[in-house]
Amino acid sequence: MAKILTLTLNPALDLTVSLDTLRPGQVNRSHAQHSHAAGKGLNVAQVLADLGHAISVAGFLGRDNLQPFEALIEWRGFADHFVRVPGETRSNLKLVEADGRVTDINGQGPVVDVAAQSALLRRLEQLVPEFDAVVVAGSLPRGITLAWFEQLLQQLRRQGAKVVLDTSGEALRVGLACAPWLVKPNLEELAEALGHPVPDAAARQALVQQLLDAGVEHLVLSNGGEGLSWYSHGATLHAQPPAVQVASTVGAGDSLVAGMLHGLLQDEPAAQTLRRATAIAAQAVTQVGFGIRDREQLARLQAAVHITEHSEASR
Ligand SMILES: Nc1ncnc2c1ncn2[C@@H]1O[C@H](COP(=O)(O)OP(=O)(O)OP(=O)(O)O)[C@@H](O)[C@H]1O
Ligand SMILES: O=P(O)(O)OC[C@@]1(O)O[C@H](CO)[C@@H](O)[C@@H]1O
Repeated sequence: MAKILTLTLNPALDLTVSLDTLRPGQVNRSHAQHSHAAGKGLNVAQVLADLGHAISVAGFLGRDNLQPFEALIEWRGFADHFVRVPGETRSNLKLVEADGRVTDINGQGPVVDVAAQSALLRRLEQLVPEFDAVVVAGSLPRGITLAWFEQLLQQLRRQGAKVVLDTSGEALRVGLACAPWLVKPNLEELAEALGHPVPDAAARQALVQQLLDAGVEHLVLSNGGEGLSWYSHGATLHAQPPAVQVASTVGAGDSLVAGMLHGLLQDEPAAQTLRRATAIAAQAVTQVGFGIRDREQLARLQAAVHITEHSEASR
């Protein structure tokens, strides 16, 4: 069992609404709704907890709607290091259609002032040395600048933390420059952060090599139902998940991050890590909400994951 800290700077109350087909501009009737305390770091934390790890959580939470977050943290037994800030944690709407398509409408989040930002950095200064890894996941709320985000990542690095990063846009661009230990963009996020498309396999390979040379140890490039590629200095592996019945793809990436971190911290063979992580992510899309619920289903999915080693392996 490892000790892991997850940082969610901009958590969210996810309202997942299931409907047959979304008709923009018309009255739509839903057939189910679920509300979850969420946000990428908290979702990763839930999966890691189900994998047996001791979890601490931190970031910023709005004081005006604390209840669902504090209930989740208590139920899960997480150590709570969130800095409370004035206002409401955002609500994110997830519109899930019968064919599995998801439309996300994500809020901005509360304004986090400089005092709260400093309070979090001070808290982390004390906490970080006790952890085997620190996961930094999700977008930045209002008030957080890219310069502050870079300061946070540099501080974690200085403290010797294994930093796992899953974010997007400008934050991903800044994050990549800080060479996290593991980073998991999807293909679109990577192209957006770089400001140019990654048109073909050769361009991708050149970019991967550049990131590995800059100090990233594990680059996990996810690509929805197509699976993922895991690049490290040792090898390049690809995983293809089995076809599954999609209930909601929200949180698939978070589950993948948790599964990869679990295997890596246990120092197990790479193919085993990748197989389990891919199965955990595939299972996540068969359910609404986060965490590992059905171990037998997970074992079946694991057996059906197809792993290949790429010939253009980066070494
Ligand atoms: N339809 C699917 N069937 C099986 N596995 C899937 C499916 N969609 C996603 N996955 C798994 O989840 C992983 C992460 O998905 P994706 O690439 O969509 O990440 P993401 O965009 O970061 O997701 P999110 O931000 O919604 O959590 C994929 O690499 C794949 O292994
Ligand atoms: O707006 P961000 O922080 O990029 O993403 C937030 C979010 O879409 O990510 C999670 C799924 O990965 C959801 O629980 C949450 O609503």
